[in-house]
Amino acid sequence: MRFNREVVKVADARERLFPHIRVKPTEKLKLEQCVGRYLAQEIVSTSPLPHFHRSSMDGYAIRAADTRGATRERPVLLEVLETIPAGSVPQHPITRGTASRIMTGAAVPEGADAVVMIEWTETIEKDEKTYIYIPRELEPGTHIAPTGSELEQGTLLLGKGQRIGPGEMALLATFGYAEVEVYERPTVAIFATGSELLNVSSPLLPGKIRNSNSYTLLSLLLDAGAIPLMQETLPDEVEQAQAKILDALDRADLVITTGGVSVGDFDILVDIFERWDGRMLFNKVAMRPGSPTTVGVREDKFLFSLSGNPGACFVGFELFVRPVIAGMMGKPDRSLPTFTAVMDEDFTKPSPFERYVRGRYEIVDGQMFVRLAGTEKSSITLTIKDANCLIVVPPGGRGVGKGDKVQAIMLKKWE
Ligand SMILES: Nc1nc2c(c(=O)[nH]1)N[C@H]1C(S)=C(S)[C@@H](COP(=O)(O)OP(=O)(O)OC[C@H]3O[C@@H](n4cnc5c(N)ncnc54)[C@H](O)[C@@H]3O)O[C@H]1N2
Ligand code: MOO
Ligand SMILES: [Mg+2]
Repeated sequence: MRFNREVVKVADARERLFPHIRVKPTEKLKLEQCVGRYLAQEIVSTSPLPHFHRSSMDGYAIRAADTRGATRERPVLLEVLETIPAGSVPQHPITRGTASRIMTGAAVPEGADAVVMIEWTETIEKDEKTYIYIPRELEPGTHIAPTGSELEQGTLLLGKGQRIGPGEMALLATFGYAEVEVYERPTVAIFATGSELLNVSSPLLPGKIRNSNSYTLLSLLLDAGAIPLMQETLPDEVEQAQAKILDALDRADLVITTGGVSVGDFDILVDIFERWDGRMLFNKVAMRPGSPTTVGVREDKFLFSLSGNPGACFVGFELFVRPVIAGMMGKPDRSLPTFTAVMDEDFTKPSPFERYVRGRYEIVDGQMFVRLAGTEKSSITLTIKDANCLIVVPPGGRGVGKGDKVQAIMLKKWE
């Protein structure tokens, strides 16, 4: 069993996960708590936008017809009736020969069909009345956003499964959605395994290292919208680790372990999966890094056992865990954010498996280029911070050369 693992392609491994995704129940949240959540309801415009004829400039509301024939030499003279601040209701309709001073965002008074900017006018006072000169003709509609010009009432704006970001928040607020039905966040228990692991606060000891994977995962999970539950580090002791992991599976929606999944004597997850009473979906993937990545499901809950090597742990999360969490939070689409780019350097490391190389993309003269974030090795921690994409290098002895077209997966969309 230990050395006889069926190798599964990345795409097939991902496909094996998806039927087991169970979408979380929904909850009603205050709008300010909805950022990063996925909508469990459709959102329609509850009014036209704008819902009144709105001035888009500080100026004067006028009848465009009154400016006919106006020039610098022969400006038209209009009597000013009132001042209309944003938020108020105009008191006087505009009739021939009149205007009202109006502010950006204010409701345009009846009868007016154009707004002339303040800068274009000259004000005079005469007989306790205010007048303006307008030195040019205006087209009807100038600087007015008519009712419903951005959106009609009843327009479907956002569908179920849409993630809520800045633009979605703006629409929800605009249309009065003070509470929103969204999917709950899954809880995810994180276990680092390995007797070599020290807590972050520990001084270094001979042969031991500090546990970094738990913190990488903590950050990835928060970014993905899940609720991370940091667990104690597990020594390479099968019985104890198994009990802790099974207990966490009862408490959390999903469990992630790192380390102990390869062919070493103390790779305890292999033993745990041998005794696993759930389904093992795969235990070897045709990829580097992270080939020993193993995933099981038990009563519709996933146990993701990612490789211990920091680079492999990171890549395993992006390819397998992130889409599952998004699915549990209501995202319907399982695809990876892939793009095509041109290699900006040679990468000729041979590999029997497809490689997901930590890279950086950059647009130069309208062309997307990618290069390595640094030394590409599963054990390297340094390049995780520098990667903004994963370059997909096909298997084989040749790798890819400078100028070759490659596929890459977008990371860190917030950067
Ligand atoms: N004979 C073979 N040896 C190895 C093979 C193989 O096919 N045959 N595969 C290699 C590959 S590829 C990988 S990837 C690793 C996978 O190892 P494990 O997933 O079993 O992980 P560990 O053995 O526990 O640790 C590997 C490495 O990562 C360090 N580590 C572990 N946990 C953490 C943590 N929480 N924070 C930071 N660093 C961690 C650990 O100390 C090891 O250095 O196996 C290869 N071997
Ligand atoms: O599968 Mo391992 O992560 O390549 O080095
Ligand atoms: Mg190992």
